[in-house]
Amino acid sequence: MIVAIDGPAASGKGTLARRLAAHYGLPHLDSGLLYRAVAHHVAARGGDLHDPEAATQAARALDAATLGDPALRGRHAGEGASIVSAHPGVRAALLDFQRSFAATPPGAVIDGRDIGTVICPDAEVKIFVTASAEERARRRASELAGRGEPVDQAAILEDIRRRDERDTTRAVAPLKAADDAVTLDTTNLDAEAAFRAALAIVEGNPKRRRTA
Ligand SMILES: Nc1ncnc2c1ncn2[C@@H]1O[C@H](COP(=O)(O)OP(=O)(O)O)[C@@H](O)[C@H]1O
Ligand SMILES: Nc1ccn([C@@H]2O[C@H](COP(=O)(O)OP(=O)(O)O)[C@@H](O)[C@H]2O)c(=O)n1
Repeated sequence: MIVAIDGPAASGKGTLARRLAAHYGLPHLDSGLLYRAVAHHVAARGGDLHDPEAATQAARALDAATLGDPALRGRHAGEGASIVSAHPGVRAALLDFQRSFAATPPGAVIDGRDIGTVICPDAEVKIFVTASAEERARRRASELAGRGEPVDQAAILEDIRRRDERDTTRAVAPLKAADDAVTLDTTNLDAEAAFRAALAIVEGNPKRRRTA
C-alpha cells in the first residue's frame, strides 16, 4: 500500500506519516528532508540557492545516508529547501529515488508537497493535511524551542506564510491537494485525534489493497 500525505509546513504531515507507517508496518519517507539536504549541501559550499545549476548538481549527488543530520530539521534548512525545490532540475533529480522507495514492496508512507499529485499519482490513499497558518506557527515554535533553537513566533509565522506562497505558486509541482485526496484540517485536532481521523480515512478508502 502507498499512502501519500501532502500539506503545508508544520501541518503535522510527518507526525501522521510516522504513526501511519508504524501502524501498518510500512517504511516512511519524509521527502522534505531531500530538499533540505540539497539546500544544506549548496549552502555548506558557499553556493547560491537561487542558482539552478548548483542546486541541481547537489541534488544529483545527494547521499541518502546523510538524511539523519539534525541540521536538516532547522529553520534555515526549511527556508533553503523551499528555494531549491522550485528548480525543475532539482525535482527531476530526486524523482527516481522517491518513486523507487514507493515501489518497493510492501509500499510506503511518504509525506511532502507533491506526493499525491506527481510522485505517486496512483497511491491507494492520499491525505492532504492542513491547519491554519497561526496554529502551524505555534506548533513549529514549540518544536524549535524544544530543540533549543531561538524562537520568534512572529518571524516563524512570516516564514510559514512565505513558504506557503512559494510552494503554492511555483511552476513545477506546486503544493496542492490531488483531486482524489481527502483533506484533513487539524487546526482543532491534537496529534492523537489527527491520527485517528487519518486511520479512518485509510480504512474507509475503497482503493486500499490489504497487504497484511
Ligand atoms: N495535530 C497536532 N496538534 C498539535 N501539534 C501537532 C499536531 N501534529 C503535529 N504536531 C506537532 O507540530 C510540529 C510539526 O509537526 P510535523 O509533523 O513535523 O509537521 P510537518 O511534517 O507537516 O512539517 C511537531 O512538533 C509535532 O509534534
Ligand atoms: N515533496 C516535497 C517536500 C518538500 N518540498 C519543499 O521542501 C520544503 C521543506 O519541506 P518540509 O516538508 O521538510 O517542511 P516542513 O513542512 O516540515 O516545514 C518545502 O517548503 C517545499 O518547498 C517540496 O517541494 N516537495
